[in-house]
Amino acid sequence: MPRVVTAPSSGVIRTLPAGPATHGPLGGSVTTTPSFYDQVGGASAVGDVVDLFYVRVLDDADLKPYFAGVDMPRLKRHMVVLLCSVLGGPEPYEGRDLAEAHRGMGITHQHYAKVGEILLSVMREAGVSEEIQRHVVLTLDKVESSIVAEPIETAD
Ligand code: HEM
Repeated sequence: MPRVVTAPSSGVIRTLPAGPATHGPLGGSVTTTPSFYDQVGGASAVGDVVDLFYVRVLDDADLKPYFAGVDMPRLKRHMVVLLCSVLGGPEPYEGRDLAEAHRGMGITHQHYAKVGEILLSVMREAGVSEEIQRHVVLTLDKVESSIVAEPIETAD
């Protein structure tokens, strides 16, 4: 499984794909598991997920105001590449880091959870496996503190 490393304060996501080895130690080919990115169908499948994701986000009366005046084609491009890299794809993310991109928006935990649930439901509908959904849930948990403007409650 790709390991996702987040720098807690900056919200920068770096994905270190576990990168299935294509050759055994002696050079012979071995059976490999495709990356999550390949399993979901690559960038074009991720693009379809992201398109539907933003349709649903903008359809939600609570979420829509956050996106007033936003350059949506640019946002979609950045989201596609980010999601691809989280899944172990080759495209390097070139958007702003997440903390910087969401600073000053006053995003609440509740709205964050709603956006995450929309992303997951679109992925489920697209037939994405439970293993990949779990990976996305873990990633969403890791980046939440960079995006939400209020302290996150921890169970301790
Ligand atoms: C769930 C996890 C989230 C991820 C992975 C994510 C990802 C992104 C990315 C990649 C960008 C583009 C950054 C850039 O401009 O380079 C962005 C921008 C933006 N996000 Fe998010 N986001 C998330 C949650 C949210 C939530 C919960 C809201 C509001 C409810 C939100 C509202 C926005 C807005 C309005 C922008 C545009 C900012 C601008 O262009 O000035 N995001 N997000």
